[in-house]
Amino acid sequence: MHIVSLAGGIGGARFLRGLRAAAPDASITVIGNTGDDITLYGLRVCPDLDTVMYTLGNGIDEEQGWGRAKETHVVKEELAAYGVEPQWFGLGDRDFATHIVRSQMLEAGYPLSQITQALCARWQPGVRLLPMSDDRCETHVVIEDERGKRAIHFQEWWVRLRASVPAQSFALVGVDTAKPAPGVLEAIEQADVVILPPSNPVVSIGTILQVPGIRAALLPKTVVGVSPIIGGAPVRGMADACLTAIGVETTAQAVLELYGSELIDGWLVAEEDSGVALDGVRVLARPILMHDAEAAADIARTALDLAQELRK
Ligand SMILES: C[C@H](OP(=O)(O)O)C(=O)O
Repeated sequence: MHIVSLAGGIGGARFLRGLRAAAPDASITVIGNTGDDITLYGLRVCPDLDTVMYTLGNGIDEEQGWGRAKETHVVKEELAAYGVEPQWFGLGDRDFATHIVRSQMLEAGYPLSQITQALCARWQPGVRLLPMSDDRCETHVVIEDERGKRAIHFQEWWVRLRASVPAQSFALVGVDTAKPAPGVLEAIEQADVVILPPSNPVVSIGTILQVPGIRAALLPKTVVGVSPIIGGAPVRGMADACLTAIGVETTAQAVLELYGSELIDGWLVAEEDSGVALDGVRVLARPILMHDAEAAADIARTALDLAQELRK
């Protein structure tokens, strides 16, 4: 069986670990969000791709959910001693090596998809990890503060401001001319089923769906999604701040409607959201809180079973 999954960072990666355990014989292609990518200190940082790679490769800081286990921060301290900005983004020493390798390869002319493959040769994530696009497209956030109305990089809003200043809108800069990375459309075409993890529906999954061609390629496929919202609150992260910015309620119902019944065939919600309904979508209410790896595997198994049942 060939499974395609779209994934953001922490939530996506934890779900994918469950998916891999639930379908050990399947080939899994993960299309990763690169809208969060940022250039820092001259290095290209791909937070979501790395979170997936480290989590599935057993190198993640489990507690934090991002960055490397057993991390140290000497380089960050040294940069701060020089007064180098930004100081709000916490890159660890081990993590720096990944960004140095990536940046060196970019400089040498390799596309991000090939670089990701090279990095994964070390981490052996057990899935094929593809960036959504080799073309640079970055999420920017329009805010208004004491300095007036302006657009800032998504990471500045998310990490430095902790989404405390309301987002007025998001702009995926560069998406108009972006193409899906090599292998993305082929993987979707060959997929038996597509599973959407409980990743952020706006700035993770929503971003991937904006890359020209990806959403259209998914429409004829059997797609089952896991709601990122339980009982009116995000499972984790700050999806509520993102949904509010685009005028969508923080409910499992509203996220399903945002994705739409043309895209979604099956929707897994928590038991307290059992009233969710949309024409053309099979809604299943089950425990969907990923409190540990086993729970993630159970949820993935339920999503896969539903997808098999609904398979077009
Ligand atoms: C919900 C979100 O998941 P992601 O979009 O990072 O997969 C998060 O973990 O903050």
